[in-house]
Amino acid sequence: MSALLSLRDVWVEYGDRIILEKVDLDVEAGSFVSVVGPSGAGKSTFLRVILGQEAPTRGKITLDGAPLAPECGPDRGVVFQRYSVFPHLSAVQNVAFGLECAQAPVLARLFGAARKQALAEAAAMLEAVGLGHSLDLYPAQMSGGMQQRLAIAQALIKRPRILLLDEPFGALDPGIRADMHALITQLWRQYDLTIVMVTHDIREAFTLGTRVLALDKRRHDPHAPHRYGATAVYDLPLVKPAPVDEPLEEAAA
Ligand SMILES: Nc1ncnc2c1ncn2[C@@H]1O[C@H](COP(=O)(O)OP(=O)(O)OP(=O)(O)O)[C@@H](O)[C@H]1O
Repeated sequence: MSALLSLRDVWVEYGDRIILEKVDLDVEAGSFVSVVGPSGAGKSTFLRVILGQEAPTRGKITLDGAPLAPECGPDRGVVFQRYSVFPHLSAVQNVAFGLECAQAPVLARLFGAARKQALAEAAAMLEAVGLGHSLDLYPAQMSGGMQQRLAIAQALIKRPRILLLDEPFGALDPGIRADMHALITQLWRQYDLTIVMVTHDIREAFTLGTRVLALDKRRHDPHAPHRYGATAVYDLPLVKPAPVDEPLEEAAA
């Protein structure tokens, strides 16, 4: 099977500081890759280059065999730990906005039947993430868990080829985290997603991932720590049990 996402000899340098060095990676469609590593190793940098927010200093990245477009398009969705959603838009407007941007790139606004259709699609996606009863709430009226559900709906509405998650559950309480783990696992299966998730939580990495990738430096120069960057030091495939279909619960306020 050919890879959906490929990185070949990817380096990221800031001035004379090497952050990532010689990253070679193939991500198969449908996989769930958890990325772990010490603080400052370059995990978020790694996500930013896949997202296209930043170009690698050297190396090649392809998505579906084609060079990665320099800016983030609808083929890549992203959810950050916080502040992924627009505070001045309601839940349904937040999610519909993604469709409006894609379909009306100049005005970022649809009208008439097209807008009605976008709002209906957004409402269905909010239903899928357990926010079917919260369409008109604003982010400030939602709990942290609900806001992350909203951010996931916003990322998924454009049907991305790959979903990038940067510590998406890091700010949530343990109980809510468990609910979010169930949700993301269900969405991953339901929408045949390919996911790359950065996490500090090693248990989360193993619970959710089909593969755990550890980014760290292979070499250290104590006199010049900036001389070497991080690369994939471990790459562990995991065997997952067969899915059990469970009904999704509505998010608690
Ligand atoms: N735009 C930039 N210019 C210069 N240095 C940067 C830039 N962005 C990141 N860095 C540096 O690159 C290194 C890696 O940062 P990054 O945020 O990718 O690490 P991380 O593994 O995600 O860290 P954490 O786990 O603490 O979130 C850090 O030392 C950071 O200071």
